[in-house]
Amino acid sequence: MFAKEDSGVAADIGHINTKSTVTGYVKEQLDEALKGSEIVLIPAGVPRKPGMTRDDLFNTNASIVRDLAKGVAASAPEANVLIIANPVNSTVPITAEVFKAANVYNPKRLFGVTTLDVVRASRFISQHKNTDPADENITVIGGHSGATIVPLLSQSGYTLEGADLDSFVNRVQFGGDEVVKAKDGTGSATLSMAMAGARFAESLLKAAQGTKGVIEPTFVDSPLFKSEGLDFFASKVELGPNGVEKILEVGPITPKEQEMLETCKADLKKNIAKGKVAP
Ligand SMILES: NC(=O)C1=CN([C@@H]2O[C@H](COP(=O)(O)OP(=O)(O)OC[C@H]3O[C@@H](n4cnc5c(N)ncnc54)[C@H](O)[C@@H]3O)[C@@H](O)[C@H]2O)C=CC1
Ligand SMILES: O=C([O-])CC(=O)C(=O)O
Repeated sequence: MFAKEDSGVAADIGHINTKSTVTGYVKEQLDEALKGSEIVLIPAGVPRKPGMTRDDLFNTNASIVRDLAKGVAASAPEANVLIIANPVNSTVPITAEVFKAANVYNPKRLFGVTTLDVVRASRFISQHKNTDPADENITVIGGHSGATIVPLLSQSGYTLEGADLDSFVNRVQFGGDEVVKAKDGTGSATLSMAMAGARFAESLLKAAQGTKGVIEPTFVDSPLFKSEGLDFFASKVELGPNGVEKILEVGPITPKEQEMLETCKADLKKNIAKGKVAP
């Protein structure tokens, strides 16, 4: 569904709809590509190599995302902006800072795409339970990196115990690392990310066109843990014509999930602070 090219406008989306655009890296063409866009995805940046964390990409990708965000702020300030480039936990705050500096920040229209974590969690539980992954929809909260990825199996009525639970959680948290290792230096998850990005963008479009009750977990400017210093958090979000319609509470979770949430918050706080740099 998505086509990325390294010529012309770097990444044109293959038309999710006529007004959707993926940003490109050819600056002169960026403005033209962005004008009138309702949805802008930012997957531009360097993927990691085996042994690297997503945070290790900060040095290269922070400035790439910052510069593209400046282009979006200038040319498509009202678009829904979907950040895919890693480290998402920091690139979303970076984009927010750029938009604030340009006086066009609308927290309802900035999203860190964490859908791939949901896709993975749904796939991995289907392997345990012998179900169709298409029928699964596991909520994943927190952020998009290692221990900040917190799958909430209990909310789907599932119980895994002991080693089964640990290996499930580990696979969801480090599924990206598995792919990076398998690709052995040639990139990260591309096709599954295309699928996840398409799913999120389609949900947004459906909600924009008036469908009610469209809910996807996503990393947004969130009130949930602001009092603890976390300005952004991924949780279930109801989407609507204005972007974020409603941020849902975390809801009931098990003591083990609460423990994971606490670990997540400590890491996430540092990732967010790192992204809150002056543009
Ligand atoms: N949020 C998520 O779940 C996922 C995030 N990612 C992240 O997405 C990013 C891209 O990963 P891939 O698509 O696998 O890499 P890729 O190397 O296949 O694509 C990167 C694209 O960014 C463009 N690019 C590179 N430098 C640029 C610059 N200075 N300005 C504008 N564009 C530039 C390249 O031309 C290329 O089209 C990485 O940061 C990766 O970690 C990847 C998969 C999942
Ligand atoms: O792991 C990576 O570097 C890419 C990514 O975010 C993922 O696959 O979840």
